[in-house]
Amino acid sequence: MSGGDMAKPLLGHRSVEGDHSVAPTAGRTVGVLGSGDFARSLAIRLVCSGFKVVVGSRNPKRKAGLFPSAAEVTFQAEAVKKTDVIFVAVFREHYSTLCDLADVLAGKILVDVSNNTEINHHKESNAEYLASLFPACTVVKGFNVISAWTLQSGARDGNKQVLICSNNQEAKRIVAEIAQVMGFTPVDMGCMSSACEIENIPLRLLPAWKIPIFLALGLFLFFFTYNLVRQVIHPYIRGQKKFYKIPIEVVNTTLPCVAYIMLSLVYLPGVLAACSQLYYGTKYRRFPDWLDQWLRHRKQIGLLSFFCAALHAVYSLCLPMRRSHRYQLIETAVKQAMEKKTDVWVEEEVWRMEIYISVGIIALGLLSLLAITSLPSIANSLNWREFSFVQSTLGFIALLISTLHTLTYGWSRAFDENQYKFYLPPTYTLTLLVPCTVILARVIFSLPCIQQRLLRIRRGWEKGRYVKFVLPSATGEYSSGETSSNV
Ligand SMILES: Cc1cc2nc3c(=O)[nH]c(=O)nc-3n(C[C@H](O)[C@H](O)[C@H](O)COP(=O)(O)OP(=O)(O)OC[C@H]3O[C@@H](n4cnc5c(N)ncnc54)[C@H](O)[C@@H]3O)c2cc1C
Ligand SMILES: NC(=O)C1=CN([C@@H]2O[C@H](COP(=O)(O)OP(=O)(O)OC[C@H]3O[C@@H](n4cnc5c(N)ncnc54)[C@H](OP(=O)(O)O)[C@@H]3O)[C@@H](O)[C@H]2O)C=CC1
Ligand code: HEM
Ligand SMILES: [Cu+2]
Ligand SMILES: [Fe+3]
Repeated sequence: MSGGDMAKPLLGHRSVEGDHSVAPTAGRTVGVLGSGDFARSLAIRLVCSGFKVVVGSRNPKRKAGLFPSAAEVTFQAEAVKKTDVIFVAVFREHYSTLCDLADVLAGKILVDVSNNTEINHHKESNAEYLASLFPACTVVKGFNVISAWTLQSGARDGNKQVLICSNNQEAKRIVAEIAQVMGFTPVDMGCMSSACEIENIPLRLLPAWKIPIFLALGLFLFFFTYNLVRQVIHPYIRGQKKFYKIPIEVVNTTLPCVAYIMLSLVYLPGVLAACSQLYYGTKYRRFPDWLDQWLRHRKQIGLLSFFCAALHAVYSLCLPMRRSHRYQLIETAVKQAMEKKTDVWVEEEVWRMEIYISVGIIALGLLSLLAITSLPSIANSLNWREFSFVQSTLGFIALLISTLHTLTYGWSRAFDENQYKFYLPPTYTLTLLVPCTVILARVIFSLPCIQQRLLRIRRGWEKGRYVKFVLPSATGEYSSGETSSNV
């Protein structure tokens, strides 16, 4: 057995709970059908939490050695007779082989812990299927969101929630108590129809991140190919081999472009929403679905932007560290020595670099601040105004400063013909398009006349209603509700 270290927090937990709810649960006998990984971990955990455990197996003699000695391992029918609560740690495919037990199972609580291999694989959830096989039993769905590993290693780290649902309140309460004594946090998900949703949870992988990640990958692929053509393929056609540029230089022109465009895509939907509100003269009109989705994915888009920007900063720091860079330095030094040039200092170039690096660092600093405040524990310690100041105002300032960084990096080289390979403009001009549109729109929205109108709309004023109700009374009030009730 895995030892006393996991018993400690559980004992502590029990004493905090007090006697009334836990005492009758803790001494209870709990049954487990099946002797696989999950059954074994569950039995260990239950024993450690003070339960009596009986395991029902088709082959108890062979499996008994796998379980802690405190757990009784016996035949399925024997085990079921000794308890009222039975965890069914068997795959859905084998539920029907349990039908012989229907008589002994009648009237007892069955806990369905099963998972599927793909989302909505079957028409009905596993738990509902189990309930249909054993109509005389009460089925509770739960524990499927916990892995066998979590059960054994203790619920100290990671998510402690166990989602539970059932059509029977009393059965649900008993299973929730068992979960609590085991050190988990039971979450009531309502009646059996939630089982499907609960079964799908372990199959989902970062659902909110899917679209933002594809967006980032798509942008990365586009700019990577674009830069590859400009920095490697173009010289290759002219007979120069520049393939060494791929791992660092091409990546480090691609990453900042992705970071910068993603950052502007965080603030673009807010601008589009404001446009829509201005155009329709109301805030009560639903945004189209795509805009709604976009607004809800801003956090993920922003964090990915921060991720790319952080990588870009590290790549940038490593640029002078490379052997290729050293060779280039020596090469130019030798050339200049042969030409007997001593003064290589170009004041303009020096200033350009000092400025764009400094500005880049400030932008990354602001983005780090945004990323830190998006941690739930920190977000919860700020009030709405503070959070919105960091996210909306400081975030937009980060976009402005990033634009300054890109502009000073590009400098006058954007107008240099040599920078256009195959007529393709350098990426530092291309990436400016979306961000500058966003900035321009925000500047326009901050013009007093437009800002006033936007503010009024966001306080509930509506174009149509204003004309209908308020104009005749000529009070100048824009809150239509108030005005019409005063008349
Ligand atoms: C690194 C990083 C981390 C991020 N983390 C998070 C995060 O944790 N959580 C998160 O939500 N976003 C996060 N974001 C995304 C982004 O910062 C926020 O969505 C930000 O609030 C967007 O600002 P906005 O000004 O474009 O839009 P908004 O703040 O939505 O609104 C624009 C303006 O309109 C006003 N306004 C909007 N709607 C109304 C209304 N109905 N009534 C009255 N006034 C209104 C607002 O006050 C604001 O002045 C993150 C971004 C980055 C880069
Ligand atoms: N492993 C995990 O991390 C998690 C598993 N689960 C769920 O727990 C259940 C069990 O999973 P797991 O323990 O990993 O699976 P295993 O394959 O390790 O164990 C399944 C057990 O089912 C028993 N069984 C009963 N009838 C049959 C039958 N007709 N054919 C084959 N086996 C039968 C067997 O025990 P015996 O031979 O003694 O009768 C067997 O040991 C599944 O529904 C799974 O979705 C849920 C969350 C996490
Ligand atoms: C510590 C912070 C940063 C440092 C040190 C830094 C440094 C650099 C350097 C050295 C370059 C030139 C790359 C090259 O020679 O190919 C560059 C370019 C660039 N950086 Fe940064 N940067 C930082 C932060 C940022 C941030 C936060 C953004 C935007 C979100 C950003 C966006 C860009 C862009 C768009 C380019 C132009 C890439 C191109 O098209 O060539 N940078 N930066
Ligand atoms: Cu133990
Ligand atoms: Fe360089």
